[in-house]
Amino acid sequence: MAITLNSGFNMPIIGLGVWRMDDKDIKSLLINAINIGYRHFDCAADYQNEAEVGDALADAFKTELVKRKDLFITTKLWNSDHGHVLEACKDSLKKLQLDYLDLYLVHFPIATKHTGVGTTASALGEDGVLDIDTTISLESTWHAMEELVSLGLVRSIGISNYDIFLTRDCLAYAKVKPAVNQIETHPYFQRDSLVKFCQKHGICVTAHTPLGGAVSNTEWFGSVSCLDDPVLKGLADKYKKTVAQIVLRWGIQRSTVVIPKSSKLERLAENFKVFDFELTKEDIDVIKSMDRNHRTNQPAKFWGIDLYA
Ligand SMILES: NC(=O)C1=CN([C@@H]2O[C@H](COP(=O)(O)OP(=O)(O)OC[C@H]3O[C@@H](n4cnc5c(N)ncnc54)[C@H](OP(=O)(O)O)[C@@H]3O)[C@@H](O)[C@H]2O)C=CC1
Repeated sequence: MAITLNSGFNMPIIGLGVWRMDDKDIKSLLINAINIGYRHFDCAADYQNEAEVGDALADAFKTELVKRKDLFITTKLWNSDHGHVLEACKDSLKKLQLDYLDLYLVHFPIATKHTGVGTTASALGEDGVLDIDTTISLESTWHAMEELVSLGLVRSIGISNYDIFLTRDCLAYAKVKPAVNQIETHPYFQRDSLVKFCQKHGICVTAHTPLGGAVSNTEWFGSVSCLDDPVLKGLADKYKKTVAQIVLRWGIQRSTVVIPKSSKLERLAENFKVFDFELTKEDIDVIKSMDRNHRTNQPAKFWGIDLYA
């Protein structure tokens, strides 16, 4: 199943996020994922594993497991690269061993002075606060992203972690509208206004952290996992599905694209088996009532700024 983006290209409604996959496991995880049916992979320069993903993809093409045209590959422009978008995109393409990207996203609506792709911590200045580059506007970054489409390096461009106000601004200055806004959203952090605002303006919402992060973020940002929620467990029993499947199906039924990450083979398969059942309107309402404004992924807080003020 796929969603047609405002660029005219189709994006598979489920993808595999590759953040925090062990480098040594990436090839086997991606090959297994392709065998299961995944055709959409969500990467980022900041995940520092584009080269490993590129090796896995090269292998899949060489062995004719899949053709390039049948995959949808996303990667993201890091905060320190807003001033050199073309070089950053070319660098990602080189590492991924691709000649075009299906989707290139501005990872965060923030430009930092710190050079080089790195972990969030490496973007902090000596005072422990994010080293923001105030000479770069999000508008100039966006126009550089648009240029990538003209050059044929990228099919669709989008934004990530933009709130309603930043998205509205982007729509005002965009010559090429963002095709996607990739944001954190899951049952504990539903962001209905933002999701509806994007969808109303033809921007597809991709749900990052669609399982609520589970345990993946605890050491960085703390986490309460919706996968342990008793009400969701009850729904899982009712549908004879797992909680993860209920949560992903809910994401799909609200027309968001979901990109769960798993480094476990059995979970890759489990997370993909969400097309053989449908949640009733009543059960969707039950999940709707679970929203608790709980953001799992809080890099901006970690960086010492309030990105979402
Ligand atoms: N644009 C942005 O700023 C961001 C984008 N992302 C993207 O979103 C993707 C997913 O986000 P992520 O933070 O990993 O959060 P997820 O919501 O995908 O949760 C991943 C965690 O859930 C566990 N898990 C996966 N499947 C199951 C299952 N069926 N049952 C129980 N536990 C499960 C994983 O463990 P295990 O691996 O052991 O299975 C892992 O700990 C990232 O890989 C990245 O591509 C994420 C954060 C920010």
